[in-house]
Amino acid sequence: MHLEKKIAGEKAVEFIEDGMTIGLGTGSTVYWFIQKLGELVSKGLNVKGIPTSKNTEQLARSLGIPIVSFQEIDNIHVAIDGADEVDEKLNAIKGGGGALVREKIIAEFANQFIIVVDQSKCSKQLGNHFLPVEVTPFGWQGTANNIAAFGCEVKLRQVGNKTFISDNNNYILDCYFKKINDASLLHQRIKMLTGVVDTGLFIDLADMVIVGKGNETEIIKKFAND
Ligand SMILES: O=C(CO)[C@H](O)[C@H](O)COP(=O)(O)O
Repeated sequence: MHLEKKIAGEKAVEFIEDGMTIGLGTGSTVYWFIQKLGELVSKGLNVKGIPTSKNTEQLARSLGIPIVSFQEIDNIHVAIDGADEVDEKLNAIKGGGGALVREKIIAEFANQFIIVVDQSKCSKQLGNHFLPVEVTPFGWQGTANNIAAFGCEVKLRQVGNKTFISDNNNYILDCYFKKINDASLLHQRIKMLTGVVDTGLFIDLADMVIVGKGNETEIIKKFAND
């Protein structure tokens, strides 16, 4: 699994060109992309990165990748990020690392969104992985009850014995559904609840998924299965 993450992440640099502004995802798969990008930058590649989390910003800066903020750009050419689960239509569950809101803002703004995963993340239908939902700390118990009514068990994310706080100073509710029949409808229903900032369902956003399989990668493009 570790090797598959590495080869999937590293493969993504093939889609980078000089002059690009790049959305930098969060997690242990995209980590390998960022490492490789850092190597290319040290050899003279001229790109800028816009990070999806404070952790990623720190990593990218340590590798010498120039960092920009939204105020400084009017375009993101490509965003590269990991995922917790991806289905055959390239819909995804994200937020295992708690960065789903910034990740989605960057994925939606980017001209192209590429997901990098190892093959254990691929499934026919979403629902194997719990669904992270970012919520306001105020009234989170009420929001959790309202989400549970959609048929899941809800757990407030903890790190050790402390509540996990997102980069936006919010909480994450991890929602365990037995299966997700209509991911788009579920996303819309949860997102309608006051107190919900966003869900980890990334519907119709990815243009391409790079899957690490053994020693190789498989590239799946949007609409290839239609
Ligand atoms: O959505 C994410 C962070 O919020 C990650 O991309 C996702 O959890 C996958 O992480 P990893 O590549 O470490 O398995």
